[in-house]
Amino acid sequence: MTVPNHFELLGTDGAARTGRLTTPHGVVRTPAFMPVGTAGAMKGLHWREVRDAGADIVLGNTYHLMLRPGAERIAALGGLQRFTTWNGPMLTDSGGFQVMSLAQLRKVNEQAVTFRSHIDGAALELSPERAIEVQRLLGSDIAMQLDECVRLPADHADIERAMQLSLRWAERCKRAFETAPDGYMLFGIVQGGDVPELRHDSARGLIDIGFHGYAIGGLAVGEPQEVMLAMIEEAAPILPADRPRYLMGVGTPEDILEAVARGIDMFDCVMPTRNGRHGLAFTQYGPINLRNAKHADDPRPLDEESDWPSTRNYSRAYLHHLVKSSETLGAMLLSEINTAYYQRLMRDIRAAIAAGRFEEFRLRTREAWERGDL
Ligand SMILES: CNc1nc2c(CC[C@H]3O[C@@H](OC)[C@H](OC)[C@@H]3O)c3nc(N)[nH]c(=O)c3cc2[nH]1
Repeated sequence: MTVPNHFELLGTDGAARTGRLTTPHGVVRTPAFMPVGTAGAMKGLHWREVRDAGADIVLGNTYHLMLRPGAERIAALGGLQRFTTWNGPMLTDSGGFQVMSLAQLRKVNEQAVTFRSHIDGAALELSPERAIEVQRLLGSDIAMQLDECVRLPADHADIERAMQLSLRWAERCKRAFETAPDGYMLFGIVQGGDVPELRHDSARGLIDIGFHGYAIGGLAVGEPQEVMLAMIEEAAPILPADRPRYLMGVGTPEDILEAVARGIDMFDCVMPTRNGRHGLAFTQYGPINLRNAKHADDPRPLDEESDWPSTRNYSRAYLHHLVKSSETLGAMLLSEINTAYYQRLMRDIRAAIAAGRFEEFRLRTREAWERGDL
């Protein structure tokens, strides 16, 4: 039985693609950047600002939400959309990554990951079946398989072991997902570290199992950008051209441009909000660090050509003052400004691909960053 396909390719320009992914809570325009709301909130932003910035879909995370407030509680309160009031599409990560990075005393075996909560030390088990059950309770439109992501550099044997385990877990997740209502999706996650043959084996193994879409995981975990791009080039061409490809945890605006050029459709990263809270603004001139004293007397806005009001209406001097004074408004404004920058970048990428001028757009954008802030 072939897996239903909710992705529609609208145009291609080289390996770059633009399309639409239809979910039970709405349509996602691709290439898409998914703001990360790990524990059910976008840090420092109202949902209306996320929507106004142009985001179609946001991310939640099984690990955080199953620990607090609990998946059964969210289900009893009507699911993640009703609980948070974000009424659009949501993708939830399976929690595998967080268990490895956040949990204390964790152990991976064939059956599951067992760990102690970083919140209250409770002993918990996250199996492929429980990861799917939690995401179904949350009501997410796109669920991710449970996988084991290996940080790089790692030895070949460990990368192969984790990739094979992730494939067996992919099979179990697919079976556990069988009863999901129509329209809800499950993505497999390609692992294989920085080893091309393991990337091929993982991609082919997932395709044999069959998913609504395919993520490329195990990257943006400490490897150089050229290794990340090389692994995308190994995996993306094997993945079905008519289904969405999601590069997990990526990335800077430059990473996104390079990955779109290699056939990636979906991205998520904490960078816009996390860096915003630390005083970094993303602009068409590249990143601007507002902690820098050189901004103290600068009356200019971040970018007077921007169509986003906050990027036009606040002086660099004021933003510098807010950041230096640790005023909450500073973190809020920069999180909002950066979220809007990323969404406008995706909007411009989609338009450039549709017009067949993505390569020119990519080069012109990079030149503007290299020229830097005038
Ligand atoms: C940053 N680099 C990176 N992130 C990654 C994430 C999401 C982290 C998850 O953590 C939260 O952000 C901190 C988000 O959760 C809402 C995100 O989905 C990954 N998730 C899975 N399941 N498998 C991977 O191979 C993987 C690799 C990553 N590389």
